[in-house]
Amino acid sequence: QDKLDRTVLPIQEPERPKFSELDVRNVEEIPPFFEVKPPKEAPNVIIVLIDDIGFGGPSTFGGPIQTPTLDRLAKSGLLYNNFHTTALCSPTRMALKCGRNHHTANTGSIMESSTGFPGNTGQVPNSVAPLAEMLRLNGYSTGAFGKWHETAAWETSVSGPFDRWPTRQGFDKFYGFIGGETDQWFPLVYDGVTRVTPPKTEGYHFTVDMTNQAIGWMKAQQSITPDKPFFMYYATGAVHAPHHVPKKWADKYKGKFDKGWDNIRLESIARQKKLGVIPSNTKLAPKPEDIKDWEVLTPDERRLFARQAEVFAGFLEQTDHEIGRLTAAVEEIGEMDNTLFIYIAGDNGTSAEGGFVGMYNEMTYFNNVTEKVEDLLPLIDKWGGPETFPHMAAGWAVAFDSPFTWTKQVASDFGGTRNGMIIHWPNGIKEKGGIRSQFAHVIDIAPTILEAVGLPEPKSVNGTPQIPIEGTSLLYTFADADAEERHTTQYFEMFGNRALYHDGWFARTIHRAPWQSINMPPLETDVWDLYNIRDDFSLTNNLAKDHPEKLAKLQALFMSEAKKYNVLPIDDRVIARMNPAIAGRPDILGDRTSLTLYDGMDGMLENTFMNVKNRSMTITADLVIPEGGADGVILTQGGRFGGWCLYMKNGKPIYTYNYLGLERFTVASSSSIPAGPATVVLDFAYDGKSQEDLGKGGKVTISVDGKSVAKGQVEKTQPLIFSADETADVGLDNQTPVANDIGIGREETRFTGKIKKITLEVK
Ligand SMILES: Cc1cc(=O)oc2cc(OS(=O)(=O)O)ccc12
Repeated sequence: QDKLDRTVLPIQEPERPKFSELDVRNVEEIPPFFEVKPPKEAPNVIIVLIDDIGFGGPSTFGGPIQTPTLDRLAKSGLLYNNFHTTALCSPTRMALKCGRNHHTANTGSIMESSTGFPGNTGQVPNSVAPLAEMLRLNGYSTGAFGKWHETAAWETSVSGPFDRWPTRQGFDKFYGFIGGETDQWFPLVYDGVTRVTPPKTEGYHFTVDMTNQAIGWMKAQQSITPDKPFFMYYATGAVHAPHHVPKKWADKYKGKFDKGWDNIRLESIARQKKLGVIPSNTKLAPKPEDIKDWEVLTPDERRLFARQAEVFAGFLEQTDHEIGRLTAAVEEIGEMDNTLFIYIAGDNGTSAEGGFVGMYNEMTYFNNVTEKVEDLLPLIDKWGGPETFPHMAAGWAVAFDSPFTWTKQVASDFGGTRNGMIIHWPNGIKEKGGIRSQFAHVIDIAPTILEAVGLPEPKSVNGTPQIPIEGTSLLYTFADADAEERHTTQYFEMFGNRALYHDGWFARTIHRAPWQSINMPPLETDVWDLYNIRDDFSLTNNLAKDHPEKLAKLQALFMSEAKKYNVLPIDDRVIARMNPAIAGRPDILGDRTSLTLYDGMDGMLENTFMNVKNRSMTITADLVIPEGGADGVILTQGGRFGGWCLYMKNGKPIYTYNYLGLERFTVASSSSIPAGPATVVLDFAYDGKSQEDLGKGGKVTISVDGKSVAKGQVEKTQPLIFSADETADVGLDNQTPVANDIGIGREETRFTGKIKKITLEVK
């Protein structure tokens, strides 16, 4: 085993002997069986990644939200306080999973905004093999649970290709969701590449479900093959929006945020210093100018925002509690000492995507719609429950990124990139409760694991020569708090925000606030700052004027790094990039204007379905109506928080347009359709002048067998997106329903007649 060449994967089988004996009885020895095993004493590896929580959230890093599991692991492991992510989701995940920079893996931004440019295509190349595949080909069992968000947007249909789904990115097992977020009460779940219906347990919550799956998989794997280590990637959808959590968790924080975000920031920085997780000379960086002082808010605003934070805090504590169940299971089977457990508290800073007052429905953010305090107040008691899809106000994002200024999306501020991280490994790390402050980046995790396991970096994987790993193993810090820093240069870039770290210095420019998506300033006029982060943890002392030559040198280094890693050209077109034609990425339906649909086609994600937004459409459904009339869904897209549905109720055809869960427009026939074959046509004539004329309403006509039976008006439509996880479905409405009166779930909403075929045409 130890003589195997592990630099070329899969590991070559040794040549098997050839025999000359006729009768097997005459052969004395059975030739040895070839089996790939990991190096001796290779540990299990668990990576836990929480979504959308910044440095200043968890109690372990001085934040106001209790994370007892993280606290416990920190006390018996190592706490890293200078660990950085890319400031956004898919890029961080990709860099984590591959050990290369996000642009090297073609993931300069999220999957939904990939473009035609190298560095941003959204398709991880075969020359960037993931760590999971390296471990799998070295004899590990591998499983991924929870959020993925690393498959190119147009590759998420039944037609694949499945190369970039988890089960072909090195994981034997996947149980989770493929996109950027999911409803925690009614999630869209895949097992492998197959959509499955989650269990219908009382009070079902996805984080609990995925944890059960992770524990079950791990126990079974260790039961059957106790000598074979496992690699688990456990990435919650929490605490990304929707902030869905059982009320009891949110209620634990009742009143705790009434003091407001300014006081929470002051208390956090004091605790951070007391815990020693930030240097004692750290200053509280100013909050962004656009964030109001808590003092000037109205009592109603304060009451609303405080509840938003209670729900968010409860959501994080529940998540940490579930991670605690996972650690308890590892302990129960006696594997904790032999497990390299890496807990990363956030794939980026806390999210400011909730706008200045928060959102009852996060889909308003993706549609550029602003919600109003007076509309949100009546929902306070429902906040976090299944009737909401909420996000908190941006002031909280800043507070939960203390002591920094900015948040998620801002790659040029530590509020966007500096995330809490703990490494726990009793067999490999002697020190308990130590703090490590060497600069570290998410690309360092994969090489750390390879070194800990005792594996060389492969030169070739599955026949493809590999782009070398770009991260630096952190193993050198395990036994030596004062070890000289080895990761000395790192670029950062996200939607035009850009920065360069080099040897303790940080040059950066804030090109856009996370809430700024149009009217971006020209990139050429961006102003750069310079910080010495070894005495300025939170970036409060801009030295650009004192050291202009130093700044110029780092700016030049940014450009050379950017060129090297395909960061150029910089693309800050936040909204325009969402459109495949403008971005230059493939669209699975291309220029097609007609789609024929059949019964059984459900679970179609928005990026792999006909785009019906901002244009006219006609649905022609060939049906057979049973005796007594039909009920249920004919064709739908989206759900409770936005979408449309053509369905039947008490034998009558109905069309409902659900505008972001805020308003529903319904057009219903007053006569039922008799038994027998019937053709139901829904015509939606868009009022806008063109597809660029966004969000207008339309005239609706329903006809049966050529005769108009109902007419009406939809006053406005969603311009940009229906949902990240609610799908288009024929003959049922998966997850939550668009219409209010058809029940919920696959069985209740199912069409009771026969759907022969449906044609969907757009103009
Ligand atoms: C549905 C969707 C569209 C989009 O353009 O961007 C997203 C970003 C999301 O969060 S992130 O993955 O944390 O950046 C989640 C969902 C979406």
